[in-house]
Amino acid sequence: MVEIRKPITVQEAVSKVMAHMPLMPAETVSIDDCDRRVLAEDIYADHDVPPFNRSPYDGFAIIAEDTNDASRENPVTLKVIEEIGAGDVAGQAVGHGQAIRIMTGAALPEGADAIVMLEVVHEKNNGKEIEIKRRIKTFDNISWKGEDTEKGTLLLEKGRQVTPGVKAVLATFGYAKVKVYQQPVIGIIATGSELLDVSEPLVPGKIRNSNAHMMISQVKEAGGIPEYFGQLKDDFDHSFRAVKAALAEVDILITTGGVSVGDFDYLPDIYKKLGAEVLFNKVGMRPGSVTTVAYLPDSGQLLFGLSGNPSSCFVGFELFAGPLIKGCQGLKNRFLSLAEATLTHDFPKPNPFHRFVRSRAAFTNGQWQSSPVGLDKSNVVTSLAEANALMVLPGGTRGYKSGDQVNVLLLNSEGREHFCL
Ligand SMILES: Nc1nc2c(c(=O)[nH]1)N[C@H]1C(S)=C(S)[C@@H](COP(=O)(O)OP(=O)(O)OC[C@H]3O[C@@H](n4cnc5c(N)ncnc54)[C@H](O)[C@@H]3O)O[C@H]1N2
Ligand code: MOO
Ligand SMILES: [Mg+2]
Repeated sequence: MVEIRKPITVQEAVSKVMAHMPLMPAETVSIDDCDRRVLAEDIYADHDVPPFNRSPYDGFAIIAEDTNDASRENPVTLKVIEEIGAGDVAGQAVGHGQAIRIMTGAALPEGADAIVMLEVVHEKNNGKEIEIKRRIKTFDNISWKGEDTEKGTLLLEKGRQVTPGVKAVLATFGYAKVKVYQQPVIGIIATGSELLDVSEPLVPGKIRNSNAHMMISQVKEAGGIPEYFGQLKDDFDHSFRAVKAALAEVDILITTGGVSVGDFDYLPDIYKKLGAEVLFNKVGMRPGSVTTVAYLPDSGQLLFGLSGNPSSCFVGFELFAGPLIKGCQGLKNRFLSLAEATLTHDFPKPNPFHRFVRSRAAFTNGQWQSSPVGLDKSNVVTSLAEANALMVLPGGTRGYKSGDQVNVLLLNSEGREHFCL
């Protein structure tokens, strides 16, 4: 008799996986090598930005009061006593009747309390004097010390991913080296006697192994380091040895195929022989219902047994393995973001399981719209190239109609801290 598996909900399955999440240790890397890594330290401003009052324009630093009586008919003349560019500091203070020619980014000279732009003044006497024909207000055009951020401000919390903008902040505060979490090494094994290598020609009964390449990419997107151990024939002893050997070299192991109830689905027996605790082997979802996750108590390693069906494998990864890989690097926003969208197609047939329909979500006229892409079957591969979202159609007794409001999980989005559907 074949084993009848008891499904758990997606929410329960996510909780079980995350409850077994290891946290990678921190390491210090060069700022040049920290792209997309996760900060393992809070970043505070240890000085004001900008660190001094400065000019936001190319112009002249003056004392505003000197222009109190200036008008078109009665221009005020100031003597230019020095010129400074960005990086220079004036050698003298500005006094009444004087101006210092100053370029954008240069420190405001002592005595000056306003900047007039070059375009506003009339230069005369070979640039030794300037004429101003209007009143300039005190503090006009000054970029104040600390106006961007003040010393002591918490700028980036640990658990943030390094983006180009985050890098700008790190560089501003002198982080030539940055403390980030280590990236987990994720072993990948494809199983199936039907699998051909990507470079092999098709022969009867065989297909090319697409899942391994897809998962290597998914692991990279999630910030893990993929280590591919190749594709295995459906042979128990050979597969057991390969899984055991891979486990010795990785933090987490992901397999694809061989997790269902078929005669050559050996993963369940491999988990048994390894002494792994199976957290679940059936989830109330489509595709990916056979997704299995097991835990090795001695080493603390997780084994993800993803389905062989390409779309099931993809969805199983995105819902369970992806967040785990992100989470163990300390990433706070480890789960896919959720948006509410208007469904553009009918799904009349009810399904007892939650469906995760590969979809294209687009934000148009202030609203998300979600359209399914390709055939909604778990063995389909081509729709994966078009999908930028997984539309969530909760299981139940009714179908869905075009115009219904549904939730969509956005692939490759910034992510969020908590999982809910
Ligand atoms: N009697 C039952 N049969 C099946 C059940 C069930 O509950 N009872 N579940 C079905 C569901 S749902 C799924 S999903 C699949 C899961 O199968 P496995 O995870 O055991 O995967 P395989 O049997 O090895 O392969 C399934 C399918 O995927 C193709 N495949 C496998 N690996 C790859 C790869 N690397 N790249 C591309 N395609 C791959 C394989 O050729 C098969 O067509 O089980 C159902 N059966
Ligand atoms: O696990 Mo299967 O993907 O539900 O089709
Ligand atoms: Mg199978």
